[in-house]
Order: sequence, then C-alpha cells, then structure tokens
Amino acid sequence: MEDKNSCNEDSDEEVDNTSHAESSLMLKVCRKSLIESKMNLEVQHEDPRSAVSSVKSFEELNLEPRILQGIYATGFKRPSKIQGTALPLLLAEPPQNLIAQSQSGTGKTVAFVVAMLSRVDTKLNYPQVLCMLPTYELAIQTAEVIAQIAWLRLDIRLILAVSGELVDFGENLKEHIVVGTPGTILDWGLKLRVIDLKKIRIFILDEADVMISEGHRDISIRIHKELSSKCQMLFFSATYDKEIMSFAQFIISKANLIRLPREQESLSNVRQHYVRCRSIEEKLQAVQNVFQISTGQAIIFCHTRKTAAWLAEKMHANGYPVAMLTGDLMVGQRLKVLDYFRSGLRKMLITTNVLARGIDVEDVTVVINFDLPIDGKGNADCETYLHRIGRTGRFGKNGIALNIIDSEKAMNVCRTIEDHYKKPIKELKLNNFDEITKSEY
Ligand SMILES: Nc1ncnc2c1ncn2[C@@H]1O[C@H](COP(=O)(O)OP(=O)(O)OP(=O)(O)O)[C@@H](O)[C@H]1O
Repeated sequence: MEDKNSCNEDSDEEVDNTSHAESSLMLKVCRKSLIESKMNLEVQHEDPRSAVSSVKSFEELNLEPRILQGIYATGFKRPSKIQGTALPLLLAEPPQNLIAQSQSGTGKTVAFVVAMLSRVDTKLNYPQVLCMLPTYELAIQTAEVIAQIAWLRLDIRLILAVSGELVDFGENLKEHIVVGTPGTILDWGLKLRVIDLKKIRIFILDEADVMISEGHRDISIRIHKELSSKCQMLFFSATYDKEIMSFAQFIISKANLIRLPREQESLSNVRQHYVRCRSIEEKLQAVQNVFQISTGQAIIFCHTRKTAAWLAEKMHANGYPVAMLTGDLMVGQRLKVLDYFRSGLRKMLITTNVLARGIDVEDVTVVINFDLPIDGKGNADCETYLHRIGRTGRFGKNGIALNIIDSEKAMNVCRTIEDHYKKPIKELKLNNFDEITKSEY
C-alpha cells in the first residue's frame, strides 16, 4: 500500500497553505446569503444564574430605532441563530465578555456590528470601539457592513486603521469606531498615541483564532494589556482548536462562551467513505469512478498545488472537464473560477485547502479527499476535514465524502478522524462504487 507518489509525502513548501484570513476574505466576497445552521449552539454563561436568553426577532433586542431600521433596510428580517443567541449577551448591562464560535457565514459579523453600534456614545468624540482583524481587506469588508447597518446613523464616525492611513502624532482621533489591522492599531495606540486605549469600551477580535495564534499573538496581547479592565472583550471565529480556546479563555478570564458542541460538529447528513488505492493512478481511477456515478457537482481536495495540477491535467487528458482553483491565483481569478463552477459548466473542481473553509455551492453532493488533511507535523487535521466535508450536505441536503487512502499513514489519519467525530467512515471497493448510491442514510 505504501506509495512513493503518495501526495502527502510532498515537501512542505509545495503545500498550498493559504492563510485562514485569506480564505475567509474570499468567502465573504463570494457569499451571497446567510448560511442557516441547523446545529444547536452551546451557551455557557459566565454567571450560571444569568437570565439572558436568546431572541427570535430583532425587536426583542430593544435596539436604537435607527439601528433597527438599518438592519431591516439591509434586508435582514430575523436574527440568525448566532445573532439571536449572542446579541442579548452582547447588549446586556453590565457589559459581558464573550468568546463565540459559529460556522462561517452564519452572521457573526453582523452580530458584533450591531453590538458595537449600540454601544457608541456620540456625545463623546473619541474612539470607543476597537475592532481588529488580520488583513486590510477584511477590515474594509467589516467597515462596509458597519456603514450599511449604520446608514441612518451619520453621527457615528468610523476610521480605518490600516497601512497607508496617515495620522498625526499625538492628535487624538475623534472617530468613535476604529477598525483595523494589528500593526497599525499598535502604532496608533502606543507609538503615535492617537487612540487612548484605556477609553475603549468594546474590543472585538474577529478571526480570533488567527489573531491569537502565532504571527499576531504578541501584538494582540500587547494591545489587550493596555485596555481597561471594564472594556467589553469579544472574540469571534468559525473555529478554535483546543489550545487556542484555552488561550482565549486565559486572556479573557470572565467570558461567556457560545460554541458548537463537539458531537454536533460532524455533519450527520454527510455519508463518509474511504477507498484504498495502491498507486496514484488508482487514485485517479477512484476520482473518475465518482464522475461516472454522480449527477451532482464534486470538489476534490489535494494537499499540494502540484498534485492538484497533475490531477487536473490527467482528468482533462482522459476527457473529463474539470476546473482548478489553487492559492497561486489572485482573488479576482479565483472568483472567476468559482463562478464558472457554480454555473455548472464544470462538474468537478480540483482544489487545495485554499477552499476548505465556508464556500457554499449548492449543488455540491460529493467531496473527495484525494489527500487526507494533515497538519504540519503529518497528524490528522480534524478541523480542516470538517471544513472540507462541510462543502457538501449544505442546507440540510445529503452529501457524500470520499477519502482516498494511499498508505498506512493515510489509513491512520482516517481512523483518527473517525474516532474524533465518532461517525463511521465506511470502506468502498475501487471496483464497486455503485455501493455509494445503494447505501441508506
Ligand atoms: N439576519 C440575517 N438575515 C439574512 N442575511 C444575513 C443575516 N445576517 C447576516 N446575513 C448575511 O449572511 C452573510 C454572512 O454573514 P456574516 O458575514 O455576518 O457571517 P460570518 O459568520 O461573519 O462569516 P465569516 O465566518 O466568514 O466571517 C452575509 O452576506 C450577510 O449579509
């Protein structure tokens, strides 16, 4: 079974490691609507006697009328699950801290935007809200959401703290909301001293898992240390691994928690299979087999760009039209490929982890892991697996995930994932893929 072509053996520099933040931006740009999650969120109140409960309408939140109108004018009729659960907590008095997890596209940004707008006091002409994100583009996206919902609140002023925006040393900002990236916010707060961090009332970390992992961790902590103990701290992300979650709870000592319970993380309407292949040619065969039996669209995940390119070329040569999307394409080019795939002109999309998070294409019924997801140390990457197979089975539809196993190592990864989510991954034989269509859900 050990195959020297095994894709997971490729060298690290070929791995398509597009950053979480970059993928997240892509998703935001592409996403056309809310993803309504069927999953229940688990809420852990910091104070167990807390009487805060979730709401089903925006009226119940007693929002300032122009903010409520702004929400309706944006086209939002009722709160999504994360909004209905988080907003009563976010708006409660005295202010409470929150670490929130909800899948990508479920309305987290809108939740914290409504909260920040509700907390601004326009009689005070200095920054009261600080919202930090990992990239320039994400900061712009968030500022746009703020502008949309606050279109009747022209009295609320916002400034983008991103590279290229110039401010004068010591000249205090008059804007109420600062949205920006860590380096610029650090400069403005500690070097140029144009923001008095002690006066910030609400501090939001979006993509919080990225903001407190290596890379941004030091700056986030330095800024956090400057804030007043009364400042409301809010962390939002689609995923937190165990270490990051403990670290988040360490930074925000008294935090309410909203998250997906582990057992709900695995999508119950996705049937999971694996097939053993002895060579890369057999792996190709497995993909072609799926092409022949499936009527819907499929996304195929490879570990490296090189493997993705190899597979796309072989599929083309064998007469199967496929689309390919990898991290070397610019955001604009990626969107074009996605639109092309969405239009149905291509049945299969070959990609890498660049597309693992959040993208929704309604007709995707099959996800193939040409290579199982592994982390930098070669261990099973259960979170990425969940994100990948989450590309199918959306909106409560049934989906199929097929894992191609090319080595004992890959088999172990597959077993680890099965154990982790406690959902069976059943074997399929390469010469009998019809089983897929026969199995019951
Ligand atoms: N209550 C709502 N009703 C209808 N659409 C909504 C609602 N809330 C948000 N949306 C829309 O749903 C989409 C996703 O929302 P949003 O960007 O807030 O999700 P998110 O959870 O922050 O996503 P990500 O994890 O990618 O940051 C956006 O297009 C947004 O306009």
